Amino acid sequence: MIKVGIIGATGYAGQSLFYLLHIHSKACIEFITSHNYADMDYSDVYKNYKGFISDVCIKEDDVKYKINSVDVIFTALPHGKSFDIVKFALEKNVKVIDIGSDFRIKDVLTYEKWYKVKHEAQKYLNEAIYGLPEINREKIKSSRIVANPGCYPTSCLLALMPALKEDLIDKTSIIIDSKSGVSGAGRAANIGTLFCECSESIKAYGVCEHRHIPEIEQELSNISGEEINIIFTPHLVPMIRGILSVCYLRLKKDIDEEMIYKIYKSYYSNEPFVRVVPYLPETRYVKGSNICDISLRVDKRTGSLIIISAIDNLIKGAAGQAVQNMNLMFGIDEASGLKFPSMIP
Ligand SMILES: NC(=O)C1=CN([C@@H]2O[C@H](COP(=O)(O)OP(=O)(O)OC[C@H]3O[C@@H](n4cnc5c(N)ncnc54)[C@H](OP(=O)(O)O)[C@@H]3O)[C@@H](O)[C@H]2O)C=CC1
Ligand SMILES: CC(=O)N[C@@H](CCC(=O)OP(=O)(O)O)C(=O)O
Repeated sequence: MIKVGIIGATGYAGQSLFYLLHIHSKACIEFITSHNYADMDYSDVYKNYKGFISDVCIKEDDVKYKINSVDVIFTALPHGKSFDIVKFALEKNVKVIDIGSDFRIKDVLTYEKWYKVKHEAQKYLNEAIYGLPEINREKIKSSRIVANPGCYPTSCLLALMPALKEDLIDKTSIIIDSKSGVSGAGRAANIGTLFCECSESIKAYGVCEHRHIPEIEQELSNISGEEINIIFTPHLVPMIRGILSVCYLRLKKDIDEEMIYKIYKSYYSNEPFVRVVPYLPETRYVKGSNICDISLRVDKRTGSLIIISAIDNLIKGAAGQAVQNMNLMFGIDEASGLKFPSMIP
């Protein structure tokens, strides 16, 4: 059994992770932490677990007494809050999967500029592998620290990767319009996510300044071997889970839709969690699952390629991808504990 600790188990990402690890046949949860609910039964915080579990949340400070009981910790904390615990775990030879954003951006000045936080674990930045298995599977297998990708970047990178690799598109005109459910903003109290503030309304936010822009640009630039800048606009939509990303691209060559489908299908043919589908993706078809659905259309009139992807922000966009990474790091079937479709409605 893989013994795990969850740091920040009371957040939405942490809860999704607890759920997946609780039903995982090869993982065992040894401890969970909370900032505000320390010493409370987890099933009093999340009552869906009543009668199933007896875990009690511990304080972050008490992790030092428990660290030797685990093989890996997952950190699911607000950005800037994971440095000490990550350093401590790695010094104790415990692997780390950071679901937050503190180890994704490789250039420290870029991190500090976009996150407005000083990076306090710089020596691990280069060692941390960007945990998108569809890009870095082999490196993840032998890593001891994985930076789990952001939810929007997961949906955008999976949508764009084959088109970039095959040099199908003009790299100077990538436009991405993404929409997220409100759980993407986490469970912490925040006026913008109150029911009366965000239901029955849709808004763009973070225009030109969302912190996922440098993350997406970093990975797209690595894929294509040249610096890429994107226009990325996220939107908040009145649903709980899900991300739908629509990428608007200018085709470089005269290539038809059928051929691009072939390229995408072949590119993802061995991927357990990417489905290239003929219909237009909807978040409900991936909700609660680790699947990313991708579809595309060619607009011959304007010479454009439009790629649409859908994920569950808390599963393929966070906890599911983290479990996928754990499976890879510990040499077990990559899809262990994740082989289920979405549940609709
Ligand atoms: N929500 C999503 O869709 C996704 C989130 N992420 C990332 O995962 C991380 C967690 O996000 P999410 O679960 O949504 O956030 P939440 O606000 O729901 O949860 C945050 C967690 O961190 C704990 N916490 C809060 N403040 C501190 C602190 N100062 N020190 C230590 N622990 C603290 C909270 O404890 P308590 O509950 O006790 O207050 C809670 O367990 C973030 O970095 C986020 O960006 C990544 C991908 C998707
Ligand atoms: C709807 C919403 O607010 N979404 C969050 C994205 C959450 C996330 O996954 O971001 P990180 O893991 O990079 O922190 C946001 O826009 O900040």
